[in-house]
Amino acid sequence: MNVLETDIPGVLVIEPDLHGDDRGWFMETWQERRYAEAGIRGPFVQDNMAHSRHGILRGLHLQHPHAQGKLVQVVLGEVFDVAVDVRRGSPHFGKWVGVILSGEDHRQLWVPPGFAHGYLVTSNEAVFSYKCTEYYHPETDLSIRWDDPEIGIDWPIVGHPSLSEKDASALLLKDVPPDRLPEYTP
Ligand SMILES: Cc1cn([C@H]2C[C@H](O)[C@@H](COP(=O)(O)OP(=O)(O)O[C@H]3O[C@@H](C)C(=O)[C@@H](O)[C@H]3O)O2)c(=O)[nH]c1=O
Repeated sequence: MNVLETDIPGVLVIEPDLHGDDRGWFMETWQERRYAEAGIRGPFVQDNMAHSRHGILRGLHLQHPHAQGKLVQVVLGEVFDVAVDVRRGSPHFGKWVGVILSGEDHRQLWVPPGFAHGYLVTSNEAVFSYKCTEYYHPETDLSIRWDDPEIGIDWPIVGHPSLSEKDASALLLKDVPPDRLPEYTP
């Protein structure tokens, strides 16, 4: 597999090896030793899958405490996927990385613990699948505004995406109480 660095250290794009034959193709989507060597360390304790329609935006989400590292990919369709560094004291605080992930390119994004994560569906529909290093703790779940001007994500959308109620009433990063954000540890 190929491991591509991004503008934020620790956020990685993975291009799995695809083994094609006349039946179709096969790929390993996670393998403990190889992914750990690439810097993607579990243990992973939960797998999630979500279906969304075109124009749906989920995010920006994080948990603190109980920070989740997320290894994400798209099974069907296409999304614009974003990781934002919201670790207090990080030299990259507020910086974002955005990548297109699709069921055609099979790419994965590694969103390390301490990052906020979100995605916009750019195809008619999308099935999104991911592994998490922590269990879901709804009481520690936090939503940050998708259009926070301080973060300035360049979403590939004209107009307004469709949001959940929770995400529609999300906080700007500057209004999040400091104790609701993780701390950067070099
Ligand atoms: C995230 C999650 C939700 N749920 C339930 C709660 C709720 O009834 C329903 C939908 O929850 P949400 O609206 O939070 O789902 P969603 O907006 O898809 O939340 C996800 O967004 C992306 C961007 C992430 O990064 C994920 O970590 C997660 O926060 O599913 C679980 O049972 N387990 C889970 O792990």
